Amino acid sequence: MSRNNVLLKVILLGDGGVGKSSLMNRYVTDRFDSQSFHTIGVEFLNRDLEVDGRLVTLQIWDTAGQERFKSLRTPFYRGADCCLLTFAVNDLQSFLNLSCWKKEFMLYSDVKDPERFPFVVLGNKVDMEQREVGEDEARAWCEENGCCPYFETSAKDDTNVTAAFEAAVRVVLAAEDQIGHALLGSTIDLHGNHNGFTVGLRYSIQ
Ligand SMILES: Nc1nc2c(ncn2[C@@H]2O[C@H](COP(=O)(O)OP(=O)(O)OP(=O)(O)O)[C@@H](O)[C@H]2O)c(=O)[nH]1
Ligand SMILES: [Mg+2]
Repeated sequence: MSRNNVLLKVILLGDGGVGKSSLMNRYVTDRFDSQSFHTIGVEFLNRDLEVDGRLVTLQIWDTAGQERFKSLRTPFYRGADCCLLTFAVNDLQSFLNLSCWKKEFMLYSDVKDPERFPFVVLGNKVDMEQREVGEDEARAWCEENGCCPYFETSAKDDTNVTAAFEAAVRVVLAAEDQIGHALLGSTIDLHGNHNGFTVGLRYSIQ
C-alpha cells in the first residue's frame, strides 16, 4: 500500500458488555468469541481497506466500558476522527447511557468542531430474541443527535459489521473533504509490524 494512505482513528465507546471488543475482533480477524473478556484500558487494531476508491488504514480503538476504568480510557479519546457509540439492543440501560458516552467523549477528546464531529451509532446483538430497544427508538435518538448513521449489528452473526465500519470511514472522509484535513500517512509508519497494541489487560466475564 502507498505511503499516502489515510490513517483514520475511530473509537468504540459504550457500556461494558455491549460487544465493542467483539465488533472490533469480528471486523479485523473475522472471529467471534462467546466467552469474551472485559477490556481493561484500551486496545487497538488496524485494518486496511478501500472505500470509494480511497485507501484507508482504519485504526480501531476499543475501550473499557466499565465505569471503574474511566481514567484508563479517556486519555485515548484525543485525535479520534470518529466515535462509534455502541449499545446492545437487549439492554435498555446501555441505550439510555449513549448520551453519557457522547458527553464523556466530548469532554475528553477536545475536538475542534464539536457541532460537526462525526458519530456513528451501533445497536449490537440483534441476533438476540429479547429486545429492549426498538429500531425506531434508536433511529429517533440518532436524528436528535446530529442525524448520525445507525446500524443494527451482530458481532456473533457478522451482521452489518463491515457496513458499520465502512460508514465510519465514509463520514470521516466526507467531513475531511470539506475541511481539508491533513493526511497522516507521512507522519506515521504503518509498514512495520505494529498492527495493534494493548494498554491494560483483559479478564473473564463471569
Ligand atoms: N449474542 C451476541 N453476543 C455478543 C455479541 N457481541 C458480543 N457478544 C457477547 O457479549 C459479551 C460481551 O462482549 P464484549 O465484546 O467483551 O463486550 P465489550 O463491550 O467489549 O465489554 P467491555 O470490554 O467490558 O467494555 C461476550 O460474552 C460476547 O461474546 C453479539 O452480537 N451477539
Ligand atoms: Mg471489551
